[in-house]
Amino acid sequence: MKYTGSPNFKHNQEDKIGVLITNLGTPDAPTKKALRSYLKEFLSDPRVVEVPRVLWWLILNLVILNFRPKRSAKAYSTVWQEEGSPLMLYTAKQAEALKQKMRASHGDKVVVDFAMRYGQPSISKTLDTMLQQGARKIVVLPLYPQYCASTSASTFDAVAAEFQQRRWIPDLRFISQYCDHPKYIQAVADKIRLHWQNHPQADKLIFSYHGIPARYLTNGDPYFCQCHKTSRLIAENLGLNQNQYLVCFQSRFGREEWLKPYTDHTLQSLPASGVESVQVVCPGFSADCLETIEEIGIENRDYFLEAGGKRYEYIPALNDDPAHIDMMAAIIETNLHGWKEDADSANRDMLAKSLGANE
Ligand SMILES: C=CC1=C(C)c2cc3[nH]c(cc4nc(cc5[nH]c(cc1n2)c(C)c5CCC(=O)O)C(CCC(=O)O)=C4C)c(C)c3C=C
Ligand SMILES: [Fe+2]
Ligand SMILES: [Fe+2]
Repeated sequence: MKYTGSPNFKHNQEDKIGVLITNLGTPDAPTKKALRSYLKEFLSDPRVVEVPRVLWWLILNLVILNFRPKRSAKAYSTVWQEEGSPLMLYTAKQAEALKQKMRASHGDKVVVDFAMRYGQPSISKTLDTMLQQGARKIVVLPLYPQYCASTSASTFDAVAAEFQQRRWIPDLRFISQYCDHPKYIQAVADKIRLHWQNHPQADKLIFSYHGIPARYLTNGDPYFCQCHKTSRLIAENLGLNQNQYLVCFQSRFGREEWLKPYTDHTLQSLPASGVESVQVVCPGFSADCLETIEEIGIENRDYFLEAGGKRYEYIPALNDDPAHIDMMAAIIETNLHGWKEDADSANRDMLAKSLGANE
């Protein structure tokens, strides 16, 4: 059979609304073996590496997968917690908190879950579970505030790939970005303010975002502009002028040019221009992960201090802060408009019919 049916479908079951939050995904363990399989899946995605497939297959399999897993496993082992990878732990906590919040306002009409673009729990399996729970309308919220084809569109591809194999497609809403959502801007600004309550404001606030190859920007990806917009809005909220903050890009991969300025080069050069203290915030990461805890928290701290900097602080991601969960719920509520009312009236009809049938 080409298209999967709905084997467990029952008539007269209440239609539910599904809410799926997603993130990138992480290896199963900080080991060379687990890293090899994670990196193979991640770096084989044509949305991530836009290089002719045959050429990239050779580079990935003959070079990268022979060297990178060992190096990355070492980096992951510095951030790994007893219960697992920070990205997984925070995303699971976010989903649980969001579930409680949505349940408080919608009861069991809404089912909430999380999935990862690479590795487990997969988007395919989680959507399947949601459909089996009766979700006929689904909102997908990838936890990437700034749209990027490598992340947001890749998530869309995975959702679409799942439905391409199905017979009965639900109503679907996909949130492509929320880089300027007032609750997102407020939550990050408040997190910075909270940090300032316990630490004096530094000479510069550094906004560091994950980079992408520069040619993705010139080919039309809005990511760079959205990162700048987010930073400007947070800076305005905090009352900072243009000399008090900088926007830069981290986590380069490969040899080609990526978005500039580079975070590491910037931090290495700032002390020479008289900047003695920095506070670094990474608003593009909705959960702390390898790239924030290790790369920003450890590696770049060393660069700054070795170059003569005196004080370096990393301001954590929003993770499962209540303000972050409120923001997710607000974005989802906006995207439930029309749906909740539909579900209510359909379920009322169904109830009326079944009551009628009993008379
Ligand atoms: C937040 C948005 C992200 C963008 C944009 C992004 C682009 C991108 N990433 C790579 C290569 C790697 N990224 C890696 C880790 C990683 N990347 C993001 C997010 C974005 N990536 C996160 C949240 C993480 C951390 C995951 C975790 O488990 O904690 C890695 C793996 C680590 C390593 O080996 O260094 C690679 C590789 C490319 C090529 C790319 C854009 C095109
Ligand atoms: Fe990445
Ligand atoms: Fe990194």
